[in-house]
Amino acid sequence: MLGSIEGPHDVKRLAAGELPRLAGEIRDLLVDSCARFGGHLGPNLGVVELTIAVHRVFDSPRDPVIWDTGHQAYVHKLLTGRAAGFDALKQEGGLSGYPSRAESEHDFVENSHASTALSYADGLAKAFKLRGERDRTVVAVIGDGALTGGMAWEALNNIAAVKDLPVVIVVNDNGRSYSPTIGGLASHLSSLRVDRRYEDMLEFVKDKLGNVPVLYDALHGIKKGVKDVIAPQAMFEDLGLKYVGPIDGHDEQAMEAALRKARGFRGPVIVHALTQKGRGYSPAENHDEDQFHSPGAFDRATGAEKPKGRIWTDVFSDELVRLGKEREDVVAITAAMLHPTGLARFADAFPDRTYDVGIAEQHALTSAAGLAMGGLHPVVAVYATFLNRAFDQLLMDVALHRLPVTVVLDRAGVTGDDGASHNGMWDLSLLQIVPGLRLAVPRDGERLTELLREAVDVTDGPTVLRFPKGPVAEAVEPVRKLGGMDVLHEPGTDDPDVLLVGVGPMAHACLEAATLLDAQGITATVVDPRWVKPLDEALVGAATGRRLVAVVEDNGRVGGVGDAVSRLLRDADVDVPVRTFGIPQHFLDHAKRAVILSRIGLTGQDLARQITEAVARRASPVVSPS
Ligand SMILES: Cc1ncc(C[n+]2csc(CCOP(=O)(O)OP(=O)(O)O)c2C)c(N)n1
Ligand SMILES: CC(=O)[C@@H](O)[C@H](O)COP(=O)(O)O
Ligand SMILES: [Mg+2]
Repeated sequence: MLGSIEGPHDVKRLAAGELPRLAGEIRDLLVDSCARFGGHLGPNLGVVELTIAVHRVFDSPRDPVIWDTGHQAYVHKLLTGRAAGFDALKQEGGLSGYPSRAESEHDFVENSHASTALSYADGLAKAFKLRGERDRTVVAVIGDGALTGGMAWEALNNIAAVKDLPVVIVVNDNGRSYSPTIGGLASHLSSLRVDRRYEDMLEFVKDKLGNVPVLYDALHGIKKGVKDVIAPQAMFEDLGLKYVGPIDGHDEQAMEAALRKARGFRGPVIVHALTQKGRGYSPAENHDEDQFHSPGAFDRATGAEKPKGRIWTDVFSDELVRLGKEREDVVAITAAMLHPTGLARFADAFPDRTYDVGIAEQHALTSAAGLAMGGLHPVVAVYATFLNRAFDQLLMDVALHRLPVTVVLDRAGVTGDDGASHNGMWDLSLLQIVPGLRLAVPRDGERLTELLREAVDVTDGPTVLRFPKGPVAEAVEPVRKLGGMDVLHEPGTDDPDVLLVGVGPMAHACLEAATLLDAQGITATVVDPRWVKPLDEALVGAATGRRLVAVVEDNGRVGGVGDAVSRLLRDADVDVPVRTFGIPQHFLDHAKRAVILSRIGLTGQDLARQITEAVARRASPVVSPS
């Protein structure tokens, strides 16, 4: 059945009785594909019936369907003719794990940063209204987690203000982000979920009085009044949004009925769907940490994931717990990612010193500023790319006040198969402009431990550490110190050709490159700055007299450490060419991290080749024809 679906029109043509089989086939394919490649199995198993209903009621793409965060759009892809692509899910050249405009006209939003869907919906609906396209409806599917993001409430405030704005907001409420969703909103949503008194009363009226019309009608009026009292969706209705629900999000026919009702309103309306993350695959349903939010490849029969080995996050997690025992002023903040950012063990040890603020990075940073003003040293752990959202808070709420806040950026640099908006390729550039901020990039677990301790000892301003996704790098001990920097390799000459500045984990590729260069008769010194902001003045002396300074960083090439080194040497009147090797300043297509690093020339071999060419050009500079 699934193989014959080329688009939503095929889904609409199915009889209601065929839909459970379709749902079963979808779940089988989701489990098979995610078992092979990894992926967002839990979120997608939770939206099978919801997505079928959306595509049977609305006319995508004329009615745009926007998926908040986009990690739960696999079913949408299956129902829009892309089942074959799941043989290469998230692989290079294969199906993206998120909506992709290049893949389909049914996909609109590629950004995987949460809490944006309602803003897109607001804009799209206003455009349709202004263009007189009154028959179009915008559907936005947003999770309970994404609803904890501030942008979502900014959008709701605007959407609710336009009574005839054709927006249907489907709240996919499974009670979880990775972990159980936190906060007042979550508890309000759960009150809508669990208050069975209203539903039970409904059942009673239907059962006992359904065949006594006059009584049934009288009670219908009472029922409406009761609903307003015990089914407190008043919050949404007070905002000016109609509310339909709560609906069993796994009852496809009930979802269809609710969506048809919502579409008929021709105005902003919330359909509150109750779903289960991981539905239909027991290892996911019973996975207590995150219900298989985004597992790596796993054994289909047992759900057992392939062991990851010790990752950078583990090193951070262990050291923070040790620090927490020594320093009672150290507190931790997560934005709905307690386990993925390694704070779970700290939370177990210090539950009163751990704060999960929901998907609210802006609030996280300014709350951290408050905690610091209150005499504590907050450690805020976020993925590097999500810090973008809280840049103003870091700049103006933390740095302006010179507050001792430490931000730990996980998944820094190329992350790869989570697509363009997940690569942590911005922070080494953005943070260069923050006055008084200190920025460190550890090359291995030992330096991560050292630098984290140095960071939390800083009392007169913010500190930031960043490290990549995946297995922690092997330890590389320095051959000597140079100021605050570590010298990792020195050729047997005191007048080397090249100074190789390896930023964090890129030091390993630099060491490989130095060996290859040596074989070409090009001598290179390799240094690891450890703190890349401010740069160590000793770098000036190390660079003086070289034929080339090569800076290698897992960050966009523009405005990062390479540019900072250039500026340092220029200000010191040291006339040595500086080449920055980094990520090209464009949005990268999805692929595994190693594949991308090779593609963009950040392997040891690629660096050696490029540096050889650069030195050769210096040796015989091309004289442009006069
Ligand atoms: C700004 C931002 N912060 C953090 C994340 C990481 N993240 C991806 S999905 C997710 C949980 C989303 O929960 P919910 O919206 O309830 O969707 P569900 O997975 O439950 O379907 C988080 C925190 C993100 N994508 N964007
Ligand atoms: C969608 C989202 O932002 C995350 O779930 C993302 O998939 C991060 O995955 P990892 O935690 O595996 O890096
Ligand atoms: Mg959720």
